[in-house]
Amino acid sequence: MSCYPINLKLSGKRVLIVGGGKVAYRKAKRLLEAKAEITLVSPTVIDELKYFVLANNIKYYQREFKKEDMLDTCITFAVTDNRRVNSLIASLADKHNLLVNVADSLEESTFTLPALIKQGDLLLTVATGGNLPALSKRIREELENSFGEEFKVFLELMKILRPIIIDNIDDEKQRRKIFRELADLELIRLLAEDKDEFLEKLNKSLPAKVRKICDLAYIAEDGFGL
Ligand SMILES: C[C@@]1(CC(=O)O)C2=NC(=C\c3[nH]c(c(CCC(=O)O)c3CC(=O)O)Cc3[nH]c(c(CC(=O)O)c3CCC(=O)O)/C=C3\N/C(=C\2)[C@@H](CCC(=O)O)[C@]3(C)CC(=O)O)/[C@H]1CCC(=O)O
Ligand SMILES: NC(=O)c1ccc[n+]([C@@H]2O[C@H](COP(=O)([O-])OP(=O)(O)OC[C@H]3O[C@@H](n4cnc5c(N)ncnc54)[C@H](O)[C@@H]3O)[C@@H](O)[C@H]2O)c1
Repeated sequence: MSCYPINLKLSGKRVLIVGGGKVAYRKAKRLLEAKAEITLVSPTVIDELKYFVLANNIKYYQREFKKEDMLDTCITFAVTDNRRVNSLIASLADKHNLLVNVADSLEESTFTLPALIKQGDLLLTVATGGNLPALSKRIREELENSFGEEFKVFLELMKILRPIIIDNIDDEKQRRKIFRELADLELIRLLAEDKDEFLEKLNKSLPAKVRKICDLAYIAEDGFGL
């Protein structure tokens, strides 16, 4: 399968979920994290999803799917247990050029969902071309152990530090050298093990000019929140 991976910004965008089972619940949780405006259509919903819908003010229509449900939505999730309904949704999406994820048909889907490892702004995704989704899940579990909270904290620090470096170091080559030195997995992992040593090593990677402007000890005062 040849796919084009993208990271969609769905904040405030209308998305439709058709179906109310455990697959619908999994999709809904991720969509809410992305702040999408969710509409759910399904005659029945499992308890977890029912509480989720109530707690998060999600628009819910307790009935079967109608094709008008797809008006004004950019993405639809066809996650019913009815092959015929899922297939109808896929063909409507195709007709109107909309994106659709069909839970029981890779062929009819215009996109699939990868397994996710998220640490703040660090996002790793795993897919198997639909050949073995359970393997995506297993790899996700393994990667989770190698990319802990220190990556989240480190990226928060870089959000502050990188613009300072860009503003103060004019030489592009020197900047690139600094960034490559900072993108050091060992350095990042040190943050979880020994914060003082981390600070010392980080300081060494920075040119004096930046070190002077940026009081790392001050930034680190709260122990980096770790
Ligand atoms: C990664 C993850 C993301 C997510 O959904 O959030 C995801 N499936 C996950 C888990 C999972 N899915 C299934 C099992 C039971 C074991 C098994 O049967 O294999 C488990 C494991 C479990 O639940 O423990 C069953 C299954 N999945 C699909 C079908 C239909 C088919 O193959 O046609 C069937 C058979 C249904 C049946 O029984 O008939 C289809 C798809 N599932 C995908 C994604 C897309 C391809 C991703 C890839 O390329 O790998 C794709 C194509 C479409 C899509 O949904 O986007 C999530 C792990 C999240 C995590 O925990 O990290
Ligand atoms: N993609 C995946 O990761 C994955 C994983 C497991 C299963 N599946 C497939 O996904 C589908 C859903 O799985 P599930 O476990 O959530 O199923 P489920 O049986 O728990 O839920 C199905 C839901 O669809 C609703 N529904 C049925 N007909 C409908 C209609 N006409 N309009 C609106 N809603 C309707 C039902 O009321 C129910 O809430 C199945 O086809 C299953 O084979 C996909």
